[in-house]
Amino acid sequence: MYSNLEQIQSGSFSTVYKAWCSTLKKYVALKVIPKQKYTETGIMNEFKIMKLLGKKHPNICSMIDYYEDDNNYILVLEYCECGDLYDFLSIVKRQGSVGHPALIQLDFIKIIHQIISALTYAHNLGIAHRDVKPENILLTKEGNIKLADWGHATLDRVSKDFNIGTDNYRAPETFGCLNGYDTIKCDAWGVGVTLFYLMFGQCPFRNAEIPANGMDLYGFGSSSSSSSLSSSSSSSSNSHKKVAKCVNFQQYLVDPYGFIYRYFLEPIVCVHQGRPYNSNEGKPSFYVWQDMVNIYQIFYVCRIIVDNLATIDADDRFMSSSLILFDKVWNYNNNFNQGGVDHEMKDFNGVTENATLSNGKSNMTNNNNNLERKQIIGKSS
Ligand SMILES: Nc1ncnc2c1ncn2[C@@H]1O[C@H](COP(=O)(O)OP(=O)(O)OP(=O)(O)O)[C@@H](O)[C@H]1O
Repeated sequence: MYSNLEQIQSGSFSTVYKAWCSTLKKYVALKVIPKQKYTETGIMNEFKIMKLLGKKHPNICSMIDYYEDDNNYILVLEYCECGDLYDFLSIVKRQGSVGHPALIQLDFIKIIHQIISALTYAHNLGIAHRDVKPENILLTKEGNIKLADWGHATLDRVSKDFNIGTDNYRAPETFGCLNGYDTIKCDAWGVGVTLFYLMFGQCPFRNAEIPANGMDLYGFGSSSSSSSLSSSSSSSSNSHKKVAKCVNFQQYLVDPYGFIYRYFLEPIVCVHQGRPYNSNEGKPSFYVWQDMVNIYQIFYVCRIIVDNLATIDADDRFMSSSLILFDKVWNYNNNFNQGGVDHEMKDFNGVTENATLSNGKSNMTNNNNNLERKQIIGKSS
């Protein structure tokens, strides 16, 4: 029934193959999970969630079939020809340089809509994904996305599972809190960090090697005993080092706007002004999305993420209102490029003028609104 198997990826729990399905007469993806790597409860959870999600939503990678043999569980999934967004961006990154970034021929705003639409659909069914990240967002050849890997998903609205998801994309409360965390609000955080990745080509939170007896001064590692964010022994051969996760997380928690400015926005400004940027922190991205060429957009999008998605207080995270604001930015940008400015956006603009994405360097607001990003990062059109 399945032939021409070709390995796509080998993840921590599974190996994924592309295969020809003779009955459906199309390619499918086979996610093969060795029984020794996954508990029956785990696979049954993923299976149950995928069944509940069904095949209706165009931006959810649906399950076509499921079976098992003596050694493996096998999920038969819709096949997404262009792989995941993480790999896609790695390829694009290699094609660009600081002076000449590659152009991504996909609409950023469409991708935002599709991610939020898929999650909203799941949330309405009571399902939280809990592992939103670029690796789990698949791309079709038509340039649409499908949210995949529902292995960490849950139907519980409140969870005390502090060992789930991918550290750099996890909301602060998932590392440990008294009454458990709201799983749906966690997804909003994951979307926020993912959007930073999609815009700038790197996750804002990073791991670092520190001496085995060293204190992790910045992250949660040294202070939290129960969470998986705690510094863990590195698997590297160097036994005198350990990996501290999210070492710069604390800096974000203290001052999110300043952090994002320093990490992502300042490098873009530096390149524009011909100044060196601190290469230990963020770097300018080596690509631009085709519908995202204005520095004004970049600043607003960062602000919307910080205020509505990657917001420290989980109660303040709202995917739907972030979407309204994202749309306003894109509408404003279109009007702006056509020489018009709509009134509502003037107010919105006023909010940003007084706001502090810039860590005291607020000359990056209105005066530069009309600078095209390709100008800023020196792209010759
Ligand atoms: N339906 C699909 N079509 C195309 N590629 C896919 C598909 N499903 C998964 N992949 C590829 O395989 C990778 C691993 O898949 P998935 O995340 O589901 O497995 P996993 O074992 O849970 O991985 P990990 O534990 O490392 O997150 C994805 O990042 C993607 O590149």
